[in-house]
Amino acid sequence: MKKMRIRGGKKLSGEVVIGGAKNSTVALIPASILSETPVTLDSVPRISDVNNLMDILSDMNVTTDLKGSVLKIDPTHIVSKPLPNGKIKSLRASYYFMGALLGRFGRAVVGLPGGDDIGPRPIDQHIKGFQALGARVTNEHGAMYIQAPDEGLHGARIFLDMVSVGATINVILAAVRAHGKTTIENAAKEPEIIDLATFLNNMGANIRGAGTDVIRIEGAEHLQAHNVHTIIPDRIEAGTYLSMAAAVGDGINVKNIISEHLDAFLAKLEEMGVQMDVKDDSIFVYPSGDLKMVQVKTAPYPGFATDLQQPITPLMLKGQGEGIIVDTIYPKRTRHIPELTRMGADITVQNDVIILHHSDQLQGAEVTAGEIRGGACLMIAGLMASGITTISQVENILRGYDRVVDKLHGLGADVEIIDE
Ligand SMILES: CC(=O)N[C@H]1[C@@H](OP(=O)(O)OP(=O)(O)OC[C@H]2O[C@@H](n3ccc(=O)[nH]c3=O)[C@H](O)[C@@H]2O)O[C@H](CO)[C@@H](O)[C@@H]1O
Ligand SMILES: C=C(OP(=O)(O)O)C(=O)O
Repeated sequence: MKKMRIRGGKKLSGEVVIGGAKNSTVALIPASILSETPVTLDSVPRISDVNNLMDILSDMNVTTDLKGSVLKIDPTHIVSKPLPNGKIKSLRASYYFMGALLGRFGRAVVGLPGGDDIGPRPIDQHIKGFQALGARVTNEHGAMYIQAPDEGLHGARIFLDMVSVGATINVILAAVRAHGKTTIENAAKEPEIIDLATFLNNMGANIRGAGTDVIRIEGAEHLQAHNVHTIIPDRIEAGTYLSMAAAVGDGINVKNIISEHLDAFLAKLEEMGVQMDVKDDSIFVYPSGDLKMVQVKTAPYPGFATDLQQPITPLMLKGQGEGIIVDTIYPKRTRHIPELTRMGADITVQNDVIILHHSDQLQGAEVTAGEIRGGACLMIAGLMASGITTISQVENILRGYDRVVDKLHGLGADVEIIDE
């Protein structure tokens, strides 16, 4: 286990370049096994989720080669194998192998996924989708056994009971090779879903409506990648650095951003009084003056992302007055709050509502990153605080933040990773 040690209280400046989106990448890598030809992804973030997915691919005789930010995946000699345990448990998105293996081989055995401890994360909608396509699904000893009928999957109309990124993507992965037409209603609209659809369509799939709440898929016989796919910028990583820039920045330029993907988040920063220059693909954040407290309520895209409620929390502590945060997606996603209290923040959770008051004189402390975005929150708080902050379980940050220590050094932060 490793820790991150931060000597806080320094002003940061300079520029930071955002990497490819984790939540696209972790779908695109499993999706690549649907291709009959080698796949090349560019702008791949250097995160441990990617390494774990590469290990899973290697178990299926799929070779990978990651150099810089280019990942080559060769699935031409793939073998269908059960994946009940092992690295599957190390990340959430391993559940995309359910849809991808089902699409490719008509069967999948995949262990129930791991990932962040942010409250209950059922996969009933994924299962409902597979069943609608004709698959038989059973849960045996913590692994999902999914089997298409002898004649293969067939298209279906699927209405998701709630907006789910994972279920939308998993159904797409299975339906692109099904016979006939599938319609997903109440689909998630996240940019990462459009990115996946673009990747698959370039391989010969026929997916229409990605980015709206009705997605129509016409099954295709063959999928073959011929182009390099460049992954979209990570809007959550971008939001994290924007929040950091507003909290401890002395002028920071955040580059490789699609600002439209951050509309709800940027509106909140503006409401707080953060001064920014929003350009085509970068945002410059000026040093903050007096900030106002705000209220945040998370919602599916294009609403305020649940993955950004923790990164904005330390910045909100700089606002005057009382603020609240309500996470409607994961109401129990509050493990970072006791850690912030340890650092001197005036913040509590009452009935799943986070209530915070102006308290920006934080002190360094020993804290734990219970999950990725909670970790990002503590990282920003540590940079704001006086003295030393040590964040344990930093693996939770490293699994999803591209080259984070290098990027922080580039901004002048005093931070290092140490062995526990
Ligand atoms: C790898 C990835 O892309 N992870 C993201 C993805 O997670 P993930 O895809 O797991 O999240 P979902 O969009 O599926 O979850 C949304 C809500 O629906 C519920 N639900 C979901 C599926 C299901 O079958 N049944 C059910 O009840 C969940 O408990 C949650 O309350 O979207 C989340 C919500 O934006 C983000 O926080 C995660 O960063
Ligand atoms: C919850 C997250 O990730 P995952 O779904 O991979 O656990 C996240 O990225 O904030």
